[in-house]
Amino acid sequence: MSGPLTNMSDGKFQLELVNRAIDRGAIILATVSSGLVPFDAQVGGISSHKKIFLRLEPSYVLKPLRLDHRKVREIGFYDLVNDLADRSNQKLSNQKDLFSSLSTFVPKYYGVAKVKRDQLDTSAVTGEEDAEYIILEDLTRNYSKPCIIDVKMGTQSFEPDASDEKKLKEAGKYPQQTDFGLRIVGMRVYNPSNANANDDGYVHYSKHFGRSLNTRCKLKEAFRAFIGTRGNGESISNVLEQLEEIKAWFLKNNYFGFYSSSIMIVYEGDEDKESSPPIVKMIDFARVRRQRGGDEGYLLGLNTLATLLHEIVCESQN
Ligand SMILES: Nc1ncnc2c1ncn2[C@@H]1O[C@H](COP(=O)(O)OP(=O)(O)OP(=O)(O)O)[C@@H](O)[C@H]1O
Ligand SMILES: O=P(O)(O)O[C@@H]1[C@H](O)[C@H](O)[C@@H](OP(=O)(O)O)[C@H](OP(=O)(O)O)[C@H]1O
Repeated sequence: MSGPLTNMSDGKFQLELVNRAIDRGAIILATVSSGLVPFDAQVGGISSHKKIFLRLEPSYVLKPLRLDHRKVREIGFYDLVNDLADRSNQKLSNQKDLFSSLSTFVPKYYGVAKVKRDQLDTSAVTGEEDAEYIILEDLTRNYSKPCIIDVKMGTQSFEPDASDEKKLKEAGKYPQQTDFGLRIVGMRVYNPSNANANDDGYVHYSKHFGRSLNTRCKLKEAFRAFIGTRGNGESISNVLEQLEEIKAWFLKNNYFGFYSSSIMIVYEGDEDKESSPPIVKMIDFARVRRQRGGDEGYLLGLNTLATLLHEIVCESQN
């Protein structure tokens, strides 16, 4: 009753799963004429040893797949949500509806792209080798100046069967995660008049900033900074409603744990624009697993997030 969603001992199945995803992705790639460029709105998952995300016009992002179990697991997750999975998942057949009902909370999924080095319109992508990317809906596409936060959810960002080394490394990043059920791994806010803004007008906050928020008060200030001047009561209420819907899903969920997975929030930072409403989505599913009892840690993080945002909006109205 515990372990990855995808059958990790069946190599043939894994190959089929990846090949099907590549066939699906090829359909998308055949419809686009523009090239691949670095995705400039990535706030989390940034490390010197990781490949960067790419943008594919008009509306896609390409997320680099890891060359280990995480590749098959993330593709397998999207297959389940989109009801594309087949014989691998007899174990999960009773939870099919639970998975399908996640589809409104996660980015649309379009398969996998095999990208050759010479297809890239850029020299900014490291490594000489070809690579595989998962093709997702670009959640920032409807915004002129997308303000974005990536909040890693749960009381721990390692799976229960992780090595001692991995457990120590992850637990040491942000000890407060056990209390808050979340950690901020990156954010950016559009505010060209801020002294800390880059040339692009955004103030960027790194994972190191997120790890420095060692009190509830500092964490709340960080969310206040994310909301900035643009986030009014109405847009925060909208975010809270979306968080409530995700919470309702997690209250029904008795079967799955979401480790090292995030909530991503996007809102319009351009004051001159008629703004699209904010969106709240779940992202990053390479460590979703079967787990009796569901995910209390994720629920704690949802409560912390909702409570802090609620407090911020109440305080701004006083
Ligand atoms: N569908 C999407 N649309 C737009 N931006 C996205 C999308 N998915 C992810 N991102 C951006 O990419 C960042 C990293 O995403 P994600 O967590 O899935 O990558 P990762 O490589 O698995 O990261 P990590 O190393 O933290 O596990 C997010 O913080 C967000 O800025
Ligand atoms: O969950 P996974 O797939 O094991 O991946 C890790 C996880 O995404 C962490 O968020 C990330 O740390 P940061 O958020 O701190 O960057 C870490 O990077 P690291 O190996 O560079 O520490 C990754 O290895």
